[in-house]
Amino acid sequence: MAYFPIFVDLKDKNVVIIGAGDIAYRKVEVLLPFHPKITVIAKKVNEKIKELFFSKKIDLKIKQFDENDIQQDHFLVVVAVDDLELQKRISQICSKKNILVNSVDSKEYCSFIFGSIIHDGDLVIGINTSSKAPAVSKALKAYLMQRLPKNIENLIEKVSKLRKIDTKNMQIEIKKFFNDAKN
Ligand SMILES: C[C@@]1(CC(=O)O)C2=NC(=C\c3[nH]c(c(CCC(=O)O)c3CC(=O)O)Cc3[nH]c(c(CC(=O)O)c3CCC(=O)O)/C=C3\N/C(=C\2)[C@@H](CCC(=O)O)[C@]3(C)CC(=O)O)/[C@H]1CCC(=O)O
Ligand SMILES: NC(=O)c1ccc[n+]([C@@H]2O[C@H](COP(=O)([O-])OP(=O)(O)OC[C@H]3O[C@@H](n4cnc5c(N)ncnc54)[C@H](O)[C@@H]3O)[C@@H](O)[C@H]2O)c1
Repeated sequence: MAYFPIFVDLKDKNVVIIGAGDIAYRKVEVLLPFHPKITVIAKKVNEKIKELFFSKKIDLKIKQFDENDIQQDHFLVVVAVDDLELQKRISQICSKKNILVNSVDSKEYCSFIFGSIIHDGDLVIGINTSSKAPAVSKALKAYLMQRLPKNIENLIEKVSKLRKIDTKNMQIEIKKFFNDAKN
């Protein structure tokens, strides 16, 4: 079954990542440009995540997970531990509290999944395969990145100014941009 994409405002929202290995790091990296307040909780922490903590980009708690780590003011939780039973347990705790949860080993324990993301200023494109083939999402991102028209951020800026004052010229600018991009 396909997943509906929504674009969420994460600024200053409390995001908790359980686990601090390579996969947790990947999830942290992809979230950081959207400015949430990230806390990583794990027994063992890899060097790249320690660096993010020392450069004050994230908060870090080195401990074994317990139920009190999930609080009602948490907006979103990512469970990136190498333990499927724990993924299931944390997913159930989050569901009871109506907190969005992503679990890295099983879509059954996810209320949302990550897409492969193209992020360039105000432009965000999310790709997913309904959890079937993440490697295809990654490859499609590379394919699209090579083919996206250049300077699309300039068009976005121009149109954001025009749309309130001159919709006719707005449409002309959009048409012209994509016509030029084809050539
Ligand atoms: C898109 C991306 C975003 C991101 O992670 O930020 C992402 N996975 C990426 C890469 C990737 N993941 C895996 C491989 C190895 C090849 C392979 O196994 O296929 C590669 C390729 C690589 O790393 O090169 C292994 C894997 N992934 C999942 C499982 C468990 C399962 O399938 O049940 C396993 C097996 C674990 C194991 O047992 O080994 C599950 C999920 N992975 C998702 C997202 C969600 C579905 C998105 C979709 O529908 O496309 C979902 C459901 C949950 C979630 O994580 O949100 C990111 C590309 C980022 C980029 O663009 O660079
Ligand atoms: N979703 C995806 O895209 C994707 C891709 C590849 C792999 N995976 C899966 O992601 C999982 C994590 O992979 P990894 O390479 O980052 O693993 P890892 O072993 O490097 O890291 C696991 C982390 O979980 C922590 N942890 C485990 N039990 C804990 C507990 N009880 N309390 C607190 N912390 C605990 C460990 O301390 C460690 O920091 C694997 O199970 C793997 O199959 C998912």
